[in-house]
Amino acid sequence: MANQSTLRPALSSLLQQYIKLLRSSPKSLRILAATILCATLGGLWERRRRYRKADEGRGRVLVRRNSAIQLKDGSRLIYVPYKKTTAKVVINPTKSTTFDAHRRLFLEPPGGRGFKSQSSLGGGEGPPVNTKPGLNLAFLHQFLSLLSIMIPRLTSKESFLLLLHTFFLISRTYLSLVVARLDGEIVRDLVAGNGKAFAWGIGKWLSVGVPAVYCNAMIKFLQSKISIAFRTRLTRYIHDLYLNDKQAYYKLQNLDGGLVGGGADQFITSDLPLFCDSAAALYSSLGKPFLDLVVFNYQLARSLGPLALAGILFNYGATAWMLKKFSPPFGRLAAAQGRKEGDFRGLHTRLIGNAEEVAFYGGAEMEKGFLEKGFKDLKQLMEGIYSMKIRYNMLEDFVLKYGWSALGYLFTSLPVFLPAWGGLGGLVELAGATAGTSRETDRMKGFITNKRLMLSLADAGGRMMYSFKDLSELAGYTSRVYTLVSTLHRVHSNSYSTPRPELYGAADIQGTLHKGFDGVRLEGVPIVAPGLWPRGGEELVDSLDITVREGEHLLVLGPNGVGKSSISRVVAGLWPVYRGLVSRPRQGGMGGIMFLPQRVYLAQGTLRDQVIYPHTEMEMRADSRSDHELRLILDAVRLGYLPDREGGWDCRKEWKDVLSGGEKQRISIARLLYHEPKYAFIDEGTSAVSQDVEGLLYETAKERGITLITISTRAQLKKYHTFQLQLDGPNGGWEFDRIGTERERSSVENELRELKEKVQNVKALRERLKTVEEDLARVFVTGGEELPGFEGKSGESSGGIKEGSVVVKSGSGTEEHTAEEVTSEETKSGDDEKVPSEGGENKGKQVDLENESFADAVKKGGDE
Ligand SMILES: Nc1ncnc2c1ncn2[C@@H]1O[C@H](COP(=O)(O)OP(=O)(O)OP(=O)(O)O)[C@@H](O)[C@H]1O
Repeated sequence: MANQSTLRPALSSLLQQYIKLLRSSPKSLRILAATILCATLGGLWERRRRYRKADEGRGRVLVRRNSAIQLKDGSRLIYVPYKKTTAKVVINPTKSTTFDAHRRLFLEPPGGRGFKSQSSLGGGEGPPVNTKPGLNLAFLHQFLSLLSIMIPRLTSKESFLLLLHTFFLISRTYLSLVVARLDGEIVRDLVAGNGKAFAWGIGKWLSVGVPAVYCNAMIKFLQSKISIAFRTRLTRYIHDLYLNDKQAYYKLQNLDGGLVGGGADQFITSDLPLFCDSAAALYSSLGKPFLDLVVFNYQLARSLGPLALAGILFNYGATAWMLKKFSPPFGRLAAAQGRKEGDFRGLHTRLIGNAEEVAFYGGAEMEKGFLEKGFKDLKQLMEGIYSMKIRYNMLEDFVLKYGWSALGYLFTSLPVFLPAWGGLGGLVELAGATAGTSRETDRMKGFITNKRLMLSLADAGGRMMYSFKDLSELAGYTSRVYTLVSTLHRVHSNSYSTPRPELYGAADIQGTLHKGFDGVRLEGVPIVAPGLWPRGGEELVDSLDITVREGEHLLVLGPNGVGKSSISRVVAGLWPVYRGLVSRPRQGGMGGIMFLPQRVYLAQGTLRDQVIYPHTEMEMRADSRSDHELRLILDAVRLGYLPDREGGWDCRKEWKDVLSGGEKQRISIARLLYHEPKYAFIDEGTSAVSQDVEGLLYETAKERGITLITISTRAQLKKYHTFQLQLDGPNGGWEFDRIGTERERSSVENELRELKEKVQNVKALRERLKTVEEDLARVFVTGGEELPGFEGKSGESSGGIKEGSVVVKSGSGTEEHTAEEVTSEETKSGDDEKVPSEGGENKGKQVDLENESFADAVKKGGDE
């Protein structure tokens, strides 16, 4: 609009000059000039049309592909669907200098009342996470800090919107004054029976209505615009802090304990909009009544005199004091409600994310229990808040509606009953008393005008008082959003301090992560599972020293939970390097380093997006990579059928549900082949892939020059690697060795020898079994009689003894057992792999040793 208005005079003067020139030229020249003008305008119009069409086409393609365009200054151009076409949006990244400048505001709040609790976090370096939300100094600081993000410059769009909003607010106050006066006039004319003036008054009333409703609509519209503008600024700022190479989105959950009550999602998607709505509403709910108060008070002071003004001001003071005194802590309650809402939402998100697993286990009842408990907590808190509000609302209503109205009648009656103290109204009364003309009608006009002013004033005052509550709630939302931003700043700049330094705490990071090394090297680096700040972490692997150079493929072996994946977390920079030095290549992707996590992540988007992740299609095209190349990669990982099966590269699905476990792992290897890094950590990357394909995947990756660092529990992967790192378990021990060395061969040979010995032992046991079976024929039952028909034959039933039974002599008498019973008893009483030693631990039970050997032998035989 502004551009149009400045261009218009220039354009019209140009057109006038042109017409003047045409008039003074010969006819042929005029025709020629007109033709040139038409051709130029036509050309321009056609160009614009073509550009728009091309832009629309580009927008549609980019929207379909979920992609964007990177501009030269680092900003991103994205297209969003708008009506039937697309709209362009340019997103400028927040500059690092802006973050630096804001760090002071968010990490070092000033001391003083309202900030006292943060001192426990270490000399003011931590954000005041424990400061109670409320109308205090902390709120002012937090709000102003956030305001510096929401309105970064005086010349920004938000300032313009606020200015426009102010204009409409002033206009509405002015119109309220006009309406009050008009009201008085209309009633006066009605009482005086002046029909013509009355009709004229109605006409004026209606014509004032048009701008008044426009003003009201614009005020609401601009309030929403301001809210969305604030939200846009804050959301982009938070996203820039949250998603960058500092991996705050990971560290926030795993290292930092600052976001109490809900994950960042709840803060960003729920608390942030509430804060922005509340902040935008506050401007009109505080700004407009404040303006009204000033203007109406001035008017009333003029017409009702100083006594009324003093009364009104005293009334405000008393009301404000009373409401503040009896108001519940709305700010704290709003923050607590936000937390509970976050918990409840988190439970639902968790269920959605793990629906298949829960369904397999049939865990609906259990999950329902969690959800119901979450909701019950929320419900209880909300019921508590509502019941707290009852008393406050009663008080508020009585004071603001009835108390203020009664006082209003008193004040407006001052010119009538105390004309000497009644300001202009009083003077009119005194003059009317002497003149004796139309006294009632003037009195009526004065009363109606003053009453309307008083009503507006009561309304304005009421809104000011109500906005105490809004202000308290805003304090709650402000505290939530401020906590999020300050926590992000803390993670971003790694500024931690603790009252007492914990070993391996966030404030005890002394190691270095050096990026720019051709290889992967850890020198004296303990692998520590970090505890949530301010606690310390737990050492998993003792000071590790390994180096992996190009072509030296490493296999990291060890039992579950020993800390294998944690090594990749430390190298990736997700977990801190508490001591020593970690060196790795600088960049991820081509020529750098890549990490394939244990659980394959499938992003939202097209099939192409899955293969090229974390690249976007924009980056893929910029690198001149084609869909044909992607097809070859899928062929290499034996997934060449996917594009046809799923409906092409641009097809979008919920990929985590569509692909099988093995297919997901192969997609992950496809990503590796697409990015072709020089070094790659593969964490159990082929556990679900069939063995023939597994070998092929390893060989393909190696052929492409990728040095593999594989994390696995399976020793059979050794054949694809040069070195191995064996992690030993609870003591944090480790052993780094070349695969296939003399030492390793001899250790394998030793193992082989041991196994052979065990097999030999089995043979001996068999023979023993035979002997025992023969001996069985000579076993005596109670009474010592030799059983008939038991001479050397095994497995034959005879007399009272069942087939395969053993007769055991014990202190309490002789018992009959089946072979299985004896075996299971043996298993219970000791290690069933052991060859029983004569007179061993079963002595106390006085079990016949021969029978014991038999049971063991039967078990061994069965195992064989
Ligand atoms: N984010 C985390 N915060 C704290 N401790 C963690 C975290 N992630 C894992 N741990 C702990 O670190 C230890 C090692 O985990 P890690 O994932 O490295 O095991 P792993 O050797 O790879 O086991 P697996 O073979 O089962 O994958 C485990 O005890 C685990 O509980």
